[in-house]
Amino acid sequence: RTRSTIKNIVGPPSPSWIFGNMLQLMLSPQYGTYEFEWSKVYGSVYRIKGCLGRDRIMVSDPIALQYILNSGMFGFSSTVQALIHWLFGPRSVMALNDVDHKQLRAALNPAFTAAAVRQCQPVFVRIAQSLTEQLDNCNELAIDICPLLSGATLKSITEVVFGCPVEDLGADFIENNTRIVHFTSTRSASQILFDAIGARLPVWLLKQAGHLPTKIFSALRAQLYFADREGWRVVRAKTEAAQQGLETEGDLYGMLLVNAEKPLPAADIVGQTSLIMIAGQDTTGNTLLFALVELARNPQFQDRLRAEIHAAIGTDPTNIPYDSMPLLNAFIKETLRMYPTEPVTDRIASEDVVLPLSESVATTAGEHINQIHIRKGEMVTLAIASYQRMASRWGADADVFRPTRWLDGTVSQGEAVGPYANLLSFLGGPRACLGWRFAVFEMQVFLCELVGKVSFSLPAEHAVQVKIATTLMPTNARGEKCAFLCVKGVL
Ligand code: HEM
Repeated sequence: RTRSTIKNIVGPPSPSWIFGNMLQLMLSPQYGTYEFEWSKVYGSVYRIKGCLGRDRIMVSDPIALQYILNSGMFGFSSTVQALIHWLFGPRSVMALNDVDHKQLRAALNPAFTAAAVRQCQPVFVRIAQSLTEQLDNCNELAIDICPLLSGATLKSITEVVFGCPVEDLGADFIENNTRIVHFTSTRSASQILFDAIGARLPVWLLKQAGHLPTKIFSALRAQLYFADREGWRVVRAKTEAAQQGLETEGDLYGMLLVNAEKPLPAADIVGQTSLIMIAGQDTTGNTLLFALVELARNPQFQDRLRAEIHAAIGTDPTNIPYDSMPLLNAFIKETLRMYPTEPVTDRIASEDVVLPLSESVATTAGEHINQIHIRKGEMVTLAIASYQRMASRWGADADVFRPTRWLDGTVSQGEAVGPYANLLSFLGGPRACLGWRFAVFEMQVFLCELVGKVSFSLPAEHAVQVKIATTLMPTNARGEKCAFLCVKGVL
C-alpha cells in the first residue's frame, strides 16, 4: 500500500493535543476567523489537527472537491452515520448507501422537479404574506426575526410536504421539533470531543448510544417516534382520500403516494418524514435570515431590489417572473455563497485513494505535489465556505458581500461542482441536496413578498455575528442564535 501523504502537507500549528485546531475551526466567535486566514496562507489544501492528534486535510481545491463528492470513494464518518440514524431513521434517503441510496433518490426525484416545486407557490405566498403582516405591525422596533423565520419555514415545509397545517402534527411533535432546533443551534467543546471519541468506536456500539437516557437522546428518539406517527397518519389519510376519488395532488407526499407513475411504497415515504422536516426548515430559514441581515446592511441595494420587485409584480402579483429577476437571483446566489448552511463537512476515505488537485500543494519537506495519497479511514474536510471565497473563482473581492458580481462578469465559470450556480451550499454529486429547487423557489417567493412590502435596517445595538452549530446561523456576541432588525412597512 502507498503511504499516506497527509501528514507531510503543511498547515497551521496546533494549539492543543486534545482539541487540535478544532476549537479554532468550529468555535471561533465569528465563523471563519481562522479558516479564511489559513486558506490565504496555506492555499486550497492544507493539513490541520483534529481532536486527539488526528490529522485531516482541509480541501477547497475544486478538482479535489469534485473527486471527493463524485468518486464514491468517500463516505460519512461513523459519528455522522450514527447521528443520521438517530435523527432521521434508517429508512431515510440519507441513511442509505450505494444502490439503495440511488434507487430511493430516483424514486423521490419526481416530487423535487422544477414543475413539482412550482406547485408550492400558493402555499409559499400565503405563509410569506402572513409573515409580512406580523412584521408590518412592528413599526420600526428592533425585533428578533429568527423565531419568525423559523416558524414560517416550518409551516411551509409541513404544508407543501404533507398537505396539512403544522398544527395538525400535534403540539407534542411541534414542541419536540423546537427542542431539536434548539439542540442543533448549540455546539460546545464537549460535543466536538464526543464526535472525535465516537469516531473511534465501532458503528454498532455507537448506534447503541442512541438508547442513552440523556435529554438530547430522548429528544432524538421522540423525533423519530413523532415523525413515524404523523408520517403514517398523513399517508393513511391520503390513501383513503384517493380510494374515495378525492383530490390528493399538490403536496409532495400525495405526489409520491398516489400520483407518481410508479408510486412509492408507503413505508419508504414515511421514512423521509423526519429528514425532510429538519432538512427543509432551518436550512432555508437561516439562509433567509442572513439575506435580510445583508439587506439591512446595504440599504442602497435593498432599494434597488425593492424597485425590481415592484416592477416585476406590476399589475399581476399572481404572475411574478421569479427566474427573470436579475437582482433577486444574484442576491440569492450571493447569500448562498457567503453563508453556506454547511460551511465544512467531513468525509472518510472508504478505500486507499489518490486525490487529484488543480494546483500543487507544499509539503513540510519543501516539495510541491500534484496529488495526495490518502489511506482508507483517513479524514478529509470539505472546506465549502473557503471554496466559496476563492478569489480565482469569485473575484478579487470574494470576501465582500456584493451581489452584482453575478451580473458584471466577475464570477468565472470553472469545474461544475454543485447543482446551483457552481456553489457547494447544496453540496454536489449523488448526495447533493434533494430539495435545492424547493429552497431556491421558497427564497424567491419569500424575498419578493417581504422586501416588496417591508424595509429592514440595522438597530443601533445588537451586532449580528456568524457562528456554526449544526448549520451556520446568526448570533449575538454571546453566541446565542438571534438577529435583531428594525422593520417598517413600505407601502
Ligand atoms: C437553503 C436551503 C438548503 C440548503 C443550504 C441545503 C443544503 C443541503 C446539504 C449541504 C445537503 C447535504 C448534506 C450532507 O450530505 O452532508 C443536503 C441534503 C439534503 N437536503 Fe437540503 N438544503 C436546503 C434545503 C432543503 C429543503 C427545502 C429540502 C426538502 C424539501 C431539503 C432536502 C434535503 C434532503 C432530502 C437531503 C439528503 C439528500 C441525500 O442524502 O441524498 N433540503 N441539503
